Amino acid sequence: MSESLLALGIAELGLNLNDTNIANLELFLQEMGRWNQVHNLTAIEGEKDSVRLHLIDSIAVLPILRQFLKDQNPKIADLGSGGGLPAIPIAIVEPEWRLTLIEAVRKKTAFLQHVRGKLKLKNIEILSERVEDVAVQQPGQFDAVISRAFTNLARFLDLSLPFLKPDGLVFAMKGKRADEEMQAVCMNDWRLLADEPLHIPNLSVERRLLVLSPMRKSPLTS
Ligand SMILES: C[S@@+](CC[C@H](N)C(=O)[O-])C[C@H]1O[C@@H](n2cnc3c(N)ncnc32)[C@H](O)[C@@H]1O
Repeated sequence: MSESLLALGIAELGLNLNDTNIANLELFLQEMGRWNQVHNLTAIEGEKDSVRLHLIDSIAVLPILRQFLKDQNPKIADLGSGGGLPAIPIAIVEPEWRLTLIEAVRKKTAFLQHVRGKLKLKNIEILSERVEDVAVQQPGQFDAVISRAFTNLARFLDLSLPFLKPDGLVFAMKGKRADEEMQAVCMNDWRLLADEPLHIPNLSVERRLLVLSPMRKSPLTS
C-alpha cells in the first residue's frame, strides 16, 4: 500500500529516484510511524496521509531547490525540523547536500539521531537547540534556510537572516495563508524571487514554496 502510493506520488512529481532513495524514504516513514505511536511526533495519523502530507510534500520542493541552489554541495539549515521534515527526505534524495536540522525538543532530536543511524545518513547534522542560539553560534554559514510548519513568514525570515551567507536564500513552505503572511513582511528588506505552486499528487490542499533573498546583509556577518 505504502509502496504503491509512494511510487504514484513520485512518478507524478517527475523526480528521478533510484531504488535506494525509495527504500530509504520507505524506511523513514516506517520509523516515523513507529515512533509516532509512542511519542506523538506529528499530528497526522494513518499511513496514507503521512505518505502524502509529509513525505511527498517534502520532496515536492526539490525541483525548485535544485533550480535555485548553485553550489554542488549546498549547506542548508532546516529550522524547527520536528520529526525531520523536510530535511530528512531531502537528505535522502540529495546525498551530496549538507543538511543541519535544528529542533529544540529533545524527544524529537532523539528520533532524528535514531533515523540518522538507521539510514546511515552521513549528510545530516542534528542540533538539539533553539534556532535563536544556533544563529549566534553559526552565523553566515548557510547557502539556504528552509522550514515547514515552523512559524509565520515574517518571524521565519527574521530568524533565518543571521544564518545566511551573503548570497543565501530562504525557502518557505507555505499553504493558503501565504498571501496574508506576506503582508506582514517588510519588502524593503526582502526580495521575493519566486512563488511556486506545489502540486502534491492526489491532494487538493494548496501548497506553495516562496523563495526569498535578503536585501540587507545579516547584522552578524557585516
Ligand atoms: C509544527 S512543528 C513542524 C515540524 C516539521 N518541520 C514538520 O513539518 O513536520 C514545529 C517544530 O518547531 C520546533 N520549534 C519551535 N520553535 C523553535 C525554536 N525557537 N527553536 C528550535 N525549534 C523550535 C518545535 O519544537 C516543533 O517541533
